[in-house]
Amino acid sequence: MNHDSPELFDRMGGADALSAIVQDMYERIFNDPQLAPFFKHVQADRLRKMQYEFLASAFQGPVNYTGAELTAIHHNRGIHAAHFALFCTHFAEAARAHGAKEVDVDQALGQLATYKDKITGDSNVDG
Ligand code: HEM
Repeated sequence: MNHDSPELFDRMGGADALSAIVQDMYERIFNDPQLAPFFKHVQADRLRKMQYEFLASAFQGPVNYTGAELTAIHHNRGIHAAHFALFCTHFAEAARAHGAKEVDVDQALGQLATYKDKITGDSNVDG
């Protein structure tokens, strides 16, 4: 692992590490009683693949995201700020469990925070 690399994707361990983090993150999410109901009818394999692509791309890795636009896919699901915060906590715990450094976890969480309005619809809907 090259800790001098400028890209967050590489600093987090590259493709293998991020795949493992995504897998672990959704295990935590599917076992969280507050989040599990949102994912009841979802194709987990596609979700993990698309989330890997999205995060790899968001963390400046050499990957293109081929999934749905974030606002469209999360719209009208009743996702609120508290759900978003739990989701981010599970991401952070999964990243730490796979050896991510705290400075890199912080940067990743900062990046995720930029998508909050798209996920919760806060920019369109009040409450
Ligand atoms: C920064 C936070 C988040 C990111 C980056 C994110 C990203 C994604 C991505 C990339 C997909 C796959 C889109 C596709 O299949 O084309 C997805 C699907 C989904 N997300 Fe999120 N998500 C986030 C937070 C959340 C939260 C907080 C919830 C609910 C509590 C949620 C619920 C869902 C559900 C239910 C789907 C599946 C939709 C379907 O297949 O019909 N997401 N998300």
